[in-house]
Amino acid sequence: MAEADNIDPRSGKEEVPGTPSDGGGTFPRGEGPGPSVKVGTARLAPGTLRSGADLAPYIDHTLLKPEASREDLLKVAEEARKHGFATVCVNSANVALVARVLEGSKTVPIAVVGFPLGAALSSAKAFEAREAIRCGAREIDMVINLGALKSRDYALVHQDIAHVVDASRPYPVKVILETSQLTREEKIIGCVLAKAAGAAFVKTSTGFSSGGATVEDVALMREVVGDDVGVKASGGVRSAEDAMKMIQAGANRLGASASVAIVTGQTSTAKY
Ligand SMILES: O=C[C@H](O)COP(=O)(O)O
Repeated sequence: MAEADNIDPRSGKEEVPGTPSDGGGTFPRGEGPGPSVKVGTARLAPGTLRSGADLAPYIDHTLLKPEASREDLLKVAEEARKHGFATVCVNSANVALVARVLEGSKTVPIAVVGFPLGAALSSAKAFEAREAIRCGAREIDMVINLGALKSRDYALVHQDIAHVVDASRPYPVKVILETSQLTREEKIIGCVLAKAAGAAFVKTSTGFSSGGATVEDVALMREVVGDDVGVKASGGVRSAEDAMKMIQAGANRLGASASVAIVTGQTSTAKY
């Protein structure tokens, strides 16, 4: 199924008359569980993507290294403006700077929360999300509480996500499962809990663990969440070919630090 016509692929948000798709303005507030901003969730039609450059509106251009300098961050934000990436994804301490550079563009600032371990208190994650939004973030990518998931403390996993979803309203939350650390059953349960807690997307990986996105995991996640929730493939996506495989498996957003290589038809040699 192709992306719905009224979904802006850059923001993943439904184009509602009078509602800007660049993260500014007033968005409808959600009630109870469920994402408060409608997002582009459906599978993309790979046939409509003919070149690396066509992938740009689906890419979260990512710089999450702790040693990233101001200069590095400015470079990434400028690259995003130039190539028309969907978003720039950075640590929460860096989102204000990036948001300033992106002002007036369609590229949306993302902050990660509880990153990369997911082991912070839910209240700390919620606080970080709220503060990041105050600094200009318009999407939040949080890491799931992996220890709670492995301990089968599903109430805690759900509550942890719901806290961040509530704190982030009206902006969408992606839940990073860190799939390389999970069994198949845990991946399925993680997706179910994320969807039930109102996440807008499930996301494979932080890029800081032992493995990144795989075609099998993306396909499984899409199967579990259906078309109501987005699937973001991230970690180790290094070329347009990698990206297309993820889209074919059901991803409708890609997270990558090698975004420029992807859209210019190169393969990044960056080590995973
Ligand atoms: O959230 C996205 C990942 O950190 C990107 O990982 P990557 O550097 O392997 O592309």
